[in-house]
Amino acid sequence: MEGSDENGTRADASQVDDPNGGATTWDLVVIGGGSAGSACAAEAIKLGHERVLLLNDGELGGLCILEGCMPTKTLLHPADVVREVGHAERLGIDAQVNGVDMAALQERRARLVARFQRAKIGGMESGGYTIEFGRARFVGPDEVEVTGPDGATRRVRSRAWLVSTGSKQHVPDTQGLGTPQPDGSDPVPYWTSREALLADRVPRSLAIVGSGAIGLEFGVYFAALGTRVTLLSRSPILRRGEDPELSALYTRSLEHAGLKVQIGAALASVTHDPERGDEPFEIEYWEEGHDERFRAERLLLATGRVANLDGIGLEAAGVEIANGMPVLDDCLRSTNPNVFFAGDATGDRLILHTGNAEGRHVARNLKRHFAGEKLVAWRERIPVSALFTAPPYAECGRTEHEARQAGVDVVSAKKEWANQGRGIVMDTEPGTSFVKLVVERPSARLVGCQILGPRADDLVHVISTAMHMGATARDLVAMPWYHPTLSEAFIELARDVVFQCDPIPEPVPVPDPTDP
Ligand SMILES: Cc1cc2nc3c(=O)[nH]c(=O)nc-3n(C[C@H](O)[C@H](O)[C@H](O)COP(=O)(O)OP(=O)(O)OC[C@H]3O[C@@H](n4cnc5c(N)ncnc54)[C@H](O)[C@@H]3O)c2cc1C
Ligand SMILES: NC(=O)c1ccc[n+]([C@@H]2O[C@H](COP(=O)([O-])OP(=O)(O)OC[C@H]3O[C@@H](n4cnc5c(N)ncnc54)[C@H](O)[C@@H]3O)[C@@H](O)[C@H]2O)c1
Repeated sequence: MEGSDENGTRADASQVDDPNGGATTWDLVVIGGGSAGSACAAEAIKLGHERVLLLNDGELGGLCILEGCMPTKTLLHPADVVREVGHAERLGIDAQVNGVDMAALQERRARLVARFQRAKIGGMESGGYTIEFGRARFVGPDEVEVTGPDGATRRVRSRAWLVSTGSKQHVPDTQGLGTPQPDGSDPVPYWTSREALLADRVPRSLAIVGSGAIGLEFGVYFAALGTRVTLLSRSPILRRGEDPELSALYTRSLEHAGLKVQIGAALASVTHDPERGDEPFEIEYWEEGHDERFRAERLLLATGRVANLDGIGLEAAGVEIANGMPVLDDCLRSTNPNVFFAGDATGDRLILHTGNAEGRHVARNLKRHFAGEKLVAWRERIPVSALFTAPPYAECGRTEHEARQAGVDVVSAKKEWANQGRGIVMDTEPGTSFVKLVVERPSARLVGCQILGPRADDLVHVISTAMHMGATARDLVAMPWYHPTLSEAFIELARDVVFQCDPIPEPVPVPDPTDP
């Protein structure tokens, strides 16, 4: 970062366009310096592009570090410890939680965020690209106007652009949410993940609308701290219930973690009246034709995030938007052939590693783009997702249902952690968790894996790695698996699916690693 200070408020504009016309045209200008944008800029430099500018509006660090992945997981860890202590008696340990010091939790969150942010800025500073601060707005197909922190504006031109401006909260069209309440009073003071993250007091009760990652993770966090959590979900939890057994088991795990879960609950209205004392919010919803309502001290909107494209002037750039999402081809290129998108700004799969991979993919296509050659299409080969709940849930590849829908002939095997050696040692309760492997028949090629249970978020990478390497369940059977581990469960599942593919299997040749 050239000449920027700790707060990211000062920058060296020596290479940047002169407002009076002595213009430098950049090869690539990245608008939005979060994870996706900085991944793209760094990759472009590594690939030999010299004239790369990253424009960022405000503090550097990105959503993941400042308000997303890292601070939420920092808070979820102590919540896990609270839950573990709650189970200690079953292991013969006399321990109890006497209280949670929210100020200490928040101090730790702020300290770790500052640490991650420092590391991130350090990496960006050594990335070899130029960083400038300001808000960019397209004023033409190949030109933006940048409003700097001091309010001054200037123009920047480039041969290619990446829009990586992140996402913003989606607010449902319900009276009182962002609009006056039915009695004309002020809109209700709801929380988004930003306010929930900063809570320095444990609310007695919390209503959560939405059962995506944010609703679920904050739900288990506050429930562990002692909040009475009611979570409203319009559709069955997890992939809209396409696997009813999985959805039911996961919902049960949430209830086990202390959440009250209302499935099929459509939000009807929300009011907030300070005269109602401890529970000023009243939430009304429809469930199976009934009108239901309840009160809560706080309301968390977890109704999704959408691409943040406000005020970016995409019309001036000739970029088409449909239903709030940029219209992109399979190379992440918009209807202006020089404008690419990556990260949350695509409006699709708002997940950190996906955004980073998209940013790097755009950088790798740049040389072809400048040479007028055909670009390589973007494809997330093996989607991986994790929910950091209690227990966590993680999946990679396709579910059995998805694979069948796509016309793939698959077989599967499933095991409860409560029946698996290490799972038993770890006191996993029956009926709360499982691991499932899906393979293609007859090749036994790995197609997907779903895990609900301890360390699911890490374990899933065993299978996603194998899938990346094109492995089959027969390869898993041939591998050594240390005993007693959780990952050892995969060998049992692999044997099962291999048997289903081929009941009289050929012996698998095991290479001797000492054989030269
Ligand atoms: C509470 C929460 C928890 C999450 N947890 C996880 C998790 O556990 N795992 C996971 O994979 N994902 C998680 N996510 C999602 C993840 O944080 C995002 O997918 C990722 O951080 C998005 O990165 P990005 O680069 O697309 O956007 P951002 O990091 O938001 O970067 C966008 C940047 O663009 C700048 N900008 C915006 N407009 C302009 C403009 N006009 N000009 C210049 N600059 C501009 C912004 O200031 C910002 O710096 C979580 C999200 C939230 C909200
Ligand atoms: N562990 C992780 O990877 C992680 C953690 C947190 C956030 N994130 C990312 O952040 C993004 C935002 O998370 P999120 O949970 O807000 O979004 P989401 O899109 O995952 O879930 C939104 C939920 O809100 C519901 N909803 C939407 N409108 C509604 C309405 N009018 N009434 C009732 N319910 C409504 C949807 O049915 C859905 O259950 C996600 O895309 C997610 O990928 C990821």
